[in-house]
Amino acid sequence: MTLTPLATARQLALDALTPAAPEHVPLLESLGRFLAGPLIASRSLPGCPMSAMDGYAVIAEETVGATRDTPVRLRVSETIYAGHLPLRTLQPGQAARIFTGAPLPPGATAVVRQEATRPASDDTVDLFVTVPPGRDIRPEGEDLLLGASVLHAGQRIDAAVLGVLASLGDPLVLVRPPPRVAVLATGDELVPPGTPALPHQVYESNLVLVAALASEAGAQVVARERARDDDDVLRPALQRLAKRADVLITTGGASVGDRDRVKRVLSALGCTFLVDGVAIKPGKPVAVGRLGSTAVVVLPGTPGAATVAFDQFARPLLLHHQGVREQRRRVRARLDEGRHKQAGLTYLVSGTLETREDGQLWARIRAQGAGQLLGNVGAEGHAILPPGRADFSEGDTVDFECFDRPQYLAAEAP
Ligand SMILES: Nc1nc2c(c(=O)[nH]1)N[C@H]1C(S)=C(S)[C@@H](COP(=O)(O)OP(=O)(O)OC[C@H]3O[C@@H](n4cnc5c(N)ncnc54)[C@H](O)[C@@H]3O)O[C@H]1N2
Ligand code: MOO
Repeated sequence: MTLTPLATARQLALDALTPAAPEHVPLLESLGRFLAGPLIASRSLPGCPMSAMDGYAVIAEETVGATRDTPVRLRVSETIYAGHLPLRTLQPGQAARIFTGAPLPPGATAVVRQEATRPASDDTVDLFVTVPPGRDIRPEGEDLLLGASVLHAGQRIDAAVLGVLASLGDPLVLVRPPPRVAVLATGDELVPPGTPALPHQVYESNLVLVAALASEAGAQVVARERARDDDDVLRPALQRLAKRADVLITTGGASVGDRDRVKRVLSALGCTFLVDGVAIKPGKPVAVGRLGSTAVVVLPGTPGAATVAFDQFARPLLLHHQGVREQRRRVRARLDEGRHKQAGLTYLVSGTLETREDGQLWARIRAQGAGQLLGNVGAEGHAILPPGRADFSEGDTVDFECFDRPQYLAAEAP
């Protein structure tokens, strides 16, 4: 197996699928998906000048000199509520009773908050403050101007984005559909959770792990199956699952052992591999190919290796299907311990970051083994130990690629 360098392999693998065609979906269904085109404001927000406070719309100049002791008295022309149109133009000597969110009457140039006023009679009001033009008015287009480019294609749709979309009044949004993912875990040693397992047997855990990783990447998991290391079992399972999915992900049987059959069976079915074996650790045996119109990702069985290989190859493909690529933040950090590695490989070592008293950023790297699962829990990213070097010492500075996932702490019991 000739190993492809990581960056090259990641680029080649993207050709395994083309982004899905965009579709219009109801706003709430788009949560967590990505805008398929830029968002142009279809109206201004607010759509006309509006009052920002409950009070009186006035002609600003007429309030000059108003104080508690020397109030300015104006005649109340009308009352304007939010959602209602003003009936008349404000004339000199007049104020319009107005409420927050109500459109300003023509002629008004400021709003006086009601706390700075007192009704003097049924149809007059005393003002106690001088206000400049524009005070407590939300001008047309203050938030958004009609025709403005508001959001870019690829923007992830979260609650804040949905708020913007909803405020523009369109019930639908253009997004690419989630990729349908089928997962096949292979291995004679695997036993389903919930059944007794002998010491030489292994609880099947990749189906849940990979399905969860796929869901985190926006996919819809349509099938999760187990198969023995037997060509006659693998062949129909792979064929059947490939038909149901945009992306078929297998785990196990990816290496060079006698029973590592997955790649051979896939090739015999007509799968063409764009990548087969990458110069990384963990995750070296990963392969990416195309079987008909289905992208196929072959992950190593070892759960820790499967996690890293998924992160580097399956996740970008699932995002590519949705029309986006992920841009992860990279920082420089010092290793909190030394590592020996195979010089030809890129090592991706999970860890956390801390700023020490010396003011420097340090990466606390975790034990590395292909089987490591716990090492991924709460990891803040990967320290990247690049190829071309075998030994790294404590204090050496390397790139650290951040996941930027939120962290949570248990709320304290009352
Ligand atoms: N002679 C060589 N041997 C190996 C090489 C090599 O280059 N030469 N590569 C090693 C590397 S790197 C990896 S990673 C592993 C992965 O190989 P496979 O993809 O063939 O994985 P399996 O052999 O099927 O399983 C490995 C390990 O993981 C456990 N496993 C598998 N599937 C699951 C599952 N669904 N749930 C939980 N655990 C699972 C399995 O029981 C094994 O312990 O190969 C090295 N070998
Ligand atoms: O992928 Mo293997 O996990 O490189 O050790």
